[in-house]
Amino acid sequence: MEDREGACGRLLNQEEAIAVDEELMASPGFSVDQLMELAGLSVACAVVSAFPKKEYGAKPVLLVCGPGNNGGDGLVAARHLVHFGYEPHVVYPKPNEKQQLFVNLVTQLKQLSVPMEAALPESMERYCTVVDAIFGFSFKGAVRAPFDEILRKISGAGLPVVSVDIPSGWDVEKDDGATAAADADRRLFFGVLLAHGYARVLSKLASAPLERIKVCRQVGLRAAEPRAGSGLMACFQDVISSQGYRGLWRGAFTHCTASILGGIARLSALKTTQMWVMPGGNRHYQGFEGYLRRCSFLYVSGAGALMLVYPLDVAYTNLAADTGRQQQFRGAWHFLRETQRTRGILSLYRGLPLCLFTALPYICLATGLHDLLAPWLLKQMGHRPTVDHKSLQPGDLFWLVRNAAPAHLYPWNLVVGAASGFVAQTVTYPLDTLRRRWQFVSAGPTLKDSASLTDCAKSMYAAGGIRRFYDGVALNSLKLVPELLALWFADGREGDCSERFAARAVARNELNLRQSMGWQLCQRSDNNLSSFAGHGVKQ
Ligand SMILES: NC(=O)C1=CN([C@@H]2O[C@H](COP(=O)(O)OP(=O)(O)OC[C@H]3O[C@@H](n4cnc5c(N)ncnc54)[C@H](OP(=O)(O)O)[C@@H]3O)[C@@H](O)[C@H]2O)[C@@H](O)CC1
Ligand SMILES: [K+]
Repeated sequence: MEDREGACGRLLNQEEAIAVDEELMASPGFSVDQLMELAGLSVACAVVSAFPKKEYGAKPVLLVCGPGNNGGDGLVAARHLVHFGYEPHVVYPKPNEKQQLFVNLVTQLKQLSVPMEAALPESMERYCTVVDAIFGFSFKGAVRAPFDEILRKISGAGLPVVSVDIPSGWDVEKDDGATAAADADRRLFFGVLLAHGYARVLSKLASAPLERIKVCRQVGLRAAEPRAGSGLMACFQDVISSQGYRGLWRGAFTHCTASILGGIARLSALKTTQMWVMPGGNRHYQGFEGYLRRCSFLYVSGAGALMLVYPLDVAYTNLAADTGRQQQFRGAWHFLRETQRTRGILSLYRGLPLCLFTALPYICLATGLHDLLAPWLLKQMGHRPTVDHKSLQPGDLFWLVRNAAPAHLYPWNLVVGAASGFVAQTVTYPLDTLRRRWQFVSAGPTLKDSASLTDCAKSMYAAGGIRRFYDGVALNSLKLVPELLALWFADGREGDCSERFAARAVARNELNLRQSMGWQLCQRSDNNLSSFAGHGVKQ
């Protein structure tokens, strides 16, 4: 069978799952009662770990139990939850009165005064989660009444659903879960993409004038007629007098396009490299190992995206630095075509190795600072957002998807992101200047003749010492202001936008049902059973 869980283990098909149960009962002689007790205990333990008592203990847990053994697991879980200090409420629409095992389980719950109803409560708002113990892995066909209505209500309740074994109503043989998971995944992916794209375009447009003048400074352009006062102001006035106010946005379209295409490529690569660099869906990488792995997948995905859009970056540099009244290039396409024709395709990749090199310290610094600042700031700000599943505020629910990793706190997430990005980009700024200068292939005769990158660096150093490499750094820092404002305006919070999409997916029971809680539980109970009985479910 296809390995769908990477390093975590393997999912069983219906036949195999039944065979494991039968094997456990045949030769080691486990009884159904024993196995059910273990399964129910595993479910209760998983609920306790996903919904810690400190945070959720005040809210009751709703367990909906079906007529078969899956329902039995739910009844056992309810009993253990009482002992763990929770308040379980059981919905048991079709009690199995023929088998003593089930009669006993019901009696045990009654003796513990666990409320038990035949129908779902009108409103489910007050529960912290719904445990779906309706049908298990042997389910087939269409769901019959009353469970069809019950499943619909559970799905629409907006509560996280903990599925015992599998989400009920899912025929594991017909649909291996990959389709539904892929659907949810795809929607989330495009949602994230849209949110990022929108925020990015706005922030790039807002900071375009500063970015353009910064690039002019980096490539070494000075105002044609230096005026008294700031050299920067003279640069602005120069561009405005020769190309008008709109000229300040010259190249912004190319810059945005590169950013959007890069973003799409980066996110697509992230999806792949994350699995590759951080195998094991449920495994949390902590400390230095987590940091290294995160840096490497950010780097690999960033590098992949960079290679794709790099010619656009070169085009942007040259468009931005094209300040004359008579513009040398009509636009990015014109530049790319002309340069490719006159200087060869490789000149569109000038400085790519340097750019790839710069990305490394940038990512390590930004990620490291973010990791240091974020928990500290969260602590300063005092609390992790409380989860109100009904109101779906951005940032609230995402931690559920990420298995209770701390959600970030708006607007402090913006501050943390901006601060770590600011430090990283300031530290690596000289390399950025060198790249921009080296990308300036359309330079005039006095500028273009550096034979190599080292020569280029030397001539820059000769022209202005180390300060030459910091030309435009003030503008670079200033850029943060319009960028942050634009992100804010975009309801921005790049991250939070995507979190909102994730939160919606959680509310639709897509992610948590299939990917997070359902799978986790499925694995947990299987693993518990197998480790107890020495069976090799986990490979
Ligand atoms: N095997 C073991 O020893 C152990 C198994 N364990 C657990 O048991 C789970 C498998 O248990 P299972 O085989 O009893 O199946 P399960 O899904 O709970 O209920 C089936 C019942 O549902 C009903 N029903 C069926 N189709 C329907 C439909 N379309 N629409 C509506 N109703 C439908 C039908 O009942 P009926 O309606 O005929 O009364 C049928 O009898 C497994 O996932 C694991 O969690 C653990 O406890 C460890 C020990
Ligand atoms: K279930």
